[in-house]
Amino acid sequence: MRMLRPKALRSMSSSLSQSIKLLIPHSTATVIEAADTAASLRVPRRATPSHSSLPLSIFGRRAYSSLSQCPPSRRCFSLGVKMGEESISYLTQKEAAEIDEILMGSLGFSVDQLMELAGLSVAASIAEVYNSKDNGRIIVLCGPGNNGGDGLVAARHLYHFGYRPFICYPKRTAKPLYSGLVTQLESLSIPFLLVEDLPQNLSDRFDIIVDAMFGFSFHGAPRPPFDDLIQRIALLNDIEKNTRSSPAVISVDIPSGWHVEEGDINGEGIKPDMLVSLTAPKLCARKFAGPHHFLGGRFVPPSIKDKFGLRLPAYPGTSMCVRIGKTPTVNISALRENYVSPELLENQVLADPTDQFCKWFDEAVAAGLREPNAMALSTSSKVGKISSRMVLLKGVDKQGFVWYTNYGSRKAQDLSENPFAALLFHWNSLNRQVRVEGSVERVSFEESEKYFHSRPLGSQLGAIVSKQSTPLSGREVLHEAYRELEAKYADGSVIPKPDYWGGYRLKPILFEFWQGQTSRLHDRLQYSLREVEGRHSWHIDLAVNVASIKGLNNTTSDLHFISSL
Ligand SMILES: NC(=O)C1=CN([C@@H]2O[C@H](COP(=O)(O)OP(=O)(O)OC[C@H]3O[C@@H](n4cnc5c(N)ncnc54)[C@H](OP(=O)(O)O)[C@@H]3O)[C@@H](O)[C@H]2O)[C@H](O)CC1
Ligand SMILES: Cc1cc2nc3c(=O)[nH]c(=O)nc-3n(C[C@H](O)[C@H](O)[C@H](O)COP(=O)(O)O)c2cc1C
Ligand SMILES: Cc1ncc(COP(=O)(O)O)c(C=O)c1O
Ligand SMILES: [K+]
Repeated sequence: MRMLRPKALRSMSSSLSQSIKLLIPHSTATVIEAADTAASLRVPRRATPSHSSLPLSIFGRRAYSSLSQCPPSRRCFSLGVKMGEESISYLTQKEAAEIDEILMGSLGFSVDQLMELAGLSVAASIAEVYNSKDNGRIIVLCGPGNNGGDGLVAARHLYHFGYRPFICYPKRTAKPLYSGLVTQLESLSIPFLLVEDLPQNLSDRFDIIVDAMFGFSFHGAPRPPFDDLIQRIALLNDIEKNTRSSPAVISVDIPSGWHVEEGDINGEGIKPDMLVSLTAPKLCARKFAGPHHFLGGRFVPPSIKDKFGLRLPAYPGTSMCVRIGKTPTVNISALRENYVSPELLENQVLADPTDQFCKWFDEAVAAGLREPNAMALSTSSKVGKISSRMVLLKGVDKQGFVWYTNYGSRKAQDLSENPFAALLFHWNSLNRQVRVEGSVERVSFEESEKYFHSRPLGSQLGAIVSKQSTPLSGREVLHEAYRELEAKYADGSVIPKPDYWGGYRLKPILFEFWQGQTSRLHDRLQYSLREVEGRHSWHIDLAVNVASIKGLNNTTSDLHFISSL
């Protein structure tokens, strides 16, 4: 049997939380929880709708009301943003400079280090919202100070993320740090454009403008050539605001030209779509009304947080950035992709659907998809009440598709009443879907036990403590039981598989391979198991999304057409 290697890094906490989340009431939202929620709601990068392909109401800044002001708190200014009752901290210009000094003084950081992390978090924030396929052309406008340096670093990371950056860096700083950054970009053949060479209409050439001209040391009125550049970006707001062709403007730390504390004083400045605040947002960020506010610069040690009384959202997982505030709402009805794929031809697929599945599975792995073995499992109770959930495929061969779960769970109860189920794989970036239907039975005790012991120890303990699908009196109960078991098996002794945990195998009687095509005229090939003269064999039906046309036959397939528009 083709075993799918257990994914060692799926953490125990994530597996447990699936079954308890719904059953425990939400606690009062704090800044951190709210930020985590926002972060967890982020759309995966590849699936993220492009800025330019969505209607105005989605990304248009008019759709977002300004944030209301709250009384200052402790040393830093704070504001009730739409992320729960708590608030986050905003820095004055003086505080920002002071933090900078402490970081690079007593705390031992070098400017190179901080700039690298700042630039990386800018690139990471951009990649969270704007995919490289639709928004590849980026112009990074760099100023003379460290904000400009952040822009140079961000450009390098964006290049490695698959974007096509261009740089405009009119006032170069003659310091090794900056010339090194320039050399690195030149070695990647990233073009440097003179201000005079920039197209008058930036929309013609670029999908994204990164404003890395000025940061928290900006003062007074912008001097040439930045005055003109700032004006051109500001004009984009007026002339092409919210049009499909308007590039997205991303400001690094401060929208250039804005007063660091007061913001866009005369209302004629840049109105960025995204602001990436570094270390902590500066006071002007209160006036930011665009849809995407991120925090980057994941290097602030607790001593700084304590000294300045900083309240900041937690970074999720290993991320270099975190969204501040509400995730923008989207016009769901306008969300759509046009699928463009090679044809899926009935005379080119493999005769056996399991072989065809394995071929597609290998291609999904080769394409770098995250968890291509994640599949929706639909079961039904004896009265026909259907439920679906995701499970992980753990093995596949001609005998069937295997997954593991709790035998006391709802799905297990369903399967005991109705041993038929459907599996669904969706490999989004390949425009592919596979349906599998069939009868289900438990795998042998030995097979389950072998697999159980191949899992990370945490997951083995998790399987013991989790009475899946059963309401809990509180999270702590589960964690306490886990800790007790952890102590019990701390000596390294074998953790016995509980009786109530094991595998299932679905033996297919039907497959459908779906390849998305333009205008919703998708290719669908159905394999069904048929009995001819006492022998079972697979028949391929072609099912495309046009109105029913019957009676087409050829030697390899029975063809019929099904509409599923
Ligand atoms: N710890 C952190 O938070 C980190 C922040 N980083 C980034 O650094 C900037 C702050 O960098 P800094 O170099 O102090 O300042 P700026 O990038 O804002 O630029 C200062 C230069 O700009 C000139 N300037 C100022 N005002 C004007 C103006 N009106 N017109 C034209 N030029 C202007 C200034 O020249 P002066 O002669 O006026 O002094 C400087 O040349 C911060 O915002 C973050 O982006 C780090 O990268 C990581 C750590
Ligand atoms: C990507 C993903 C993979 C999952 N894999 C499994 C799995 O292999 N086995 C399992 O029991 N639950 C898995 N879960 C959790 C299930 O979706 C579900 O919450 C749990 O099994 C309880 O389902 P039930 O109450 O309908 O039986 C997974 C969830 C996700 C999101
Ligand atoms: C509850 C539960 N059980 C089992 C699994 C499968 O985990 P593993 O890959 O360790 O077998 C998952 C995966 O998310 C899960 O959430
Ligand atoms: K800036």
